[in-house]
Amino acid sequence: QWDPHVLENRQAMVHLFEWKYPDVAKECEDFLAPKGYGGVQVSPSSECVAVYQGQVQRPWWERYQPVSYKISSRSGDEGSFRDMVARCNDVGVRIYTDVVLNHMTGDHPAGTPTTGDSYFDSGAESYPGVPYSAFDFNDANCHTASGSIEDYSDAEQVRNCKLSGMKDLNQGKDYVREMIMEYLNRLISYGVAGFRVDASKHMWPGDLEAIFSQLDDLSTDYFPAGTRPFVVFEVIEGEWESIKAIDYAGIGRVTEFKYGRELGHSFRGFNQLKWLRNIGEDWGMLPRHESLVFIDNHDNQRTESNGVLTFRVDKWYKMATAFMLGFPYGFTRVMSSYYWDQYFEGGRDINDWTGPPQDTSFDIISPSFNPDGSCANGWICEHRWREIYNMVAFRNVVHGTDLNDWWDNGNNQIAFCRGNRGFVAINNEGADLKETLQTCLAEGTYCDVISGSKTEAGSCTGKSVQVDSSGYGYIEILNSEYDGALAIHMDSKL
Ligand SMILES: O=C(NCCCOc1c(-c2ccc(O)c(O)c2)oc2cc(O)cc(O)c2c1=O)[C@@H]1CCCN1C(=O)/C=C/c1ccc(O)c(O)c1
Ligand SMILES: [Ca+2]
Repeated sequence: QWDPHVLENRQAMVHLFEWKYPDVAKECEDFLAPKGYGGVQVSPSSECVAVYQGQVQRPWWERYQPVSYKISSRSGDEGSFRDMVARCNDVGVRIYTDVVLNHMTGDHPAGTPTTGDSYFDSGAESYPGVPYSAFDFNDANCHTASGSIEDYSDAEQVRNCKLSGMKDLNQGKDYVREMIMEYLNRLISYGVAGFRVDASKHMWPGDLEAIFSQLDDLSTDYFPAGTRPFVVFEVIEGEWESIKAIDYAGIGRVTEFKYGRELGHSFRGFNQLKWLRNIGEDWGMLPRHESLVFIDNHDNQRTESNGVLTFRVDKWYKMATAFMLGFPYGFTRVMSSYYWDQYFEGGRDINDWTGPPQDTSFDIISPSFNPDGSCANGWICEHRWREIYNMVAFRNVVHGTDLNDWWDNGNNQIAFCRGNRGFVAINNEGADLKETLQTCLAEGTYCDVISGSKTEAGSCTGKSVQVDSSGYGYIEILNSEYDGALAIHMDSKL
């Protein structure tokens, strides 16, 4: 369950946060397959509350308050979900769906609308759309005064009490396990390759193990018989919290939040880039074959936007992404966001709830595409930035090699090879990088895939690097340049 089941030459996934299923299907065919992306994480497919609370109209986090396991959300219904999975699989792009298993909704007034018109009564913990009743929740197992989590250092209450007031399911109960497995097996029957399990920290590893080990094998329409679902457990590790990501690594991959946080820390200048040489297990992170890494995610790009890097600091963001996609640690996930206006009050962005671009009837607006391939209509589409998709191709080309020939200037200029197949240099010095370095590549002329691309006609739209017979090349990244990285590889050779 650690294997993402991507095709051999596709080594990165993209989180198309809040995209509609028909748009995902089209993106698989038009862009993701041609550019070598291996899979897509889609937002929770299950029916959820439709939140209208004063200023807060249809916040992104409503999709993390399920009311049933019907596939009925603003991204689309069951039919469009199945069509998306088929079309993406047909072009070799896997679908991993986000699933919310820890809880149902928070407290909402009777009659609160839902995305599939199912009725629910949060006060009575009644969700007839599943059905779940009060017996299926953890109230008896939670011993805090409020019934919600109050102390995150207490592993017991982090699992058994309500997260932010949301009704906490008891995954230790057979009936609850049956309902969850029915939902996940239904998704498997449609051809998904696996799941991103939301709020895993709030569920017992033993319960998750019981559920995920009993799921069906993946559909033989797209996978060999006996293929186990890929699973990523979201575990947000806190400094002072007792629950650790490693607690879940024996069941599947786990999100390694330290990675993106450390890269943000380094590229913002609080730690010299030279130390990144051994980032990963040596820094106390998960074993590389059990970890999922990313620069930012849908939550921390809002709540930690002064720590992790986001699309708002695009030069650093692209440099850090080039590092992540070039460096041999973890399975890599590229975030693809939409824009929202931040408005800070008391050190907090009070607009951090803002949902996806929507029309006057609260339907999600599809992304539109500019002639240069970038997105419009309020979508950022980091996955369509040349520096990022070209590094996805880089990761595919160097797959199977390790890190070698690390160089640094003792500070914030670094470079490294991947076997004899790829070379990356990054300059975060605040001064020019002008060095003749070992690129580990065969003699020849290579297109830099950061400042440009290699054209079909066999020319470089950006910089090119001349590699001599001993593998050395003159590497230049001026401080004033638009991009702070340079990368060449076997497939960018003229
Ligand atoms: O202030 C908030 N929440 C209180 C702070 C607790 O944050 C939440 C965490 C959370 C945060 C930090 C932790 O260390 C942790 O163990 C859990 O996980 C969630 C997971 C969900 O499926 C749904 C949620 O509403 C939450 C949530 O509220 C705002 C308003 C409601 C949603 N929300 C949010 O901030 C929503 C956050 C959210 C939603 C979905 C996610 O997948 C996620 O990672 C975070
Ligand atoms: Ca729980």
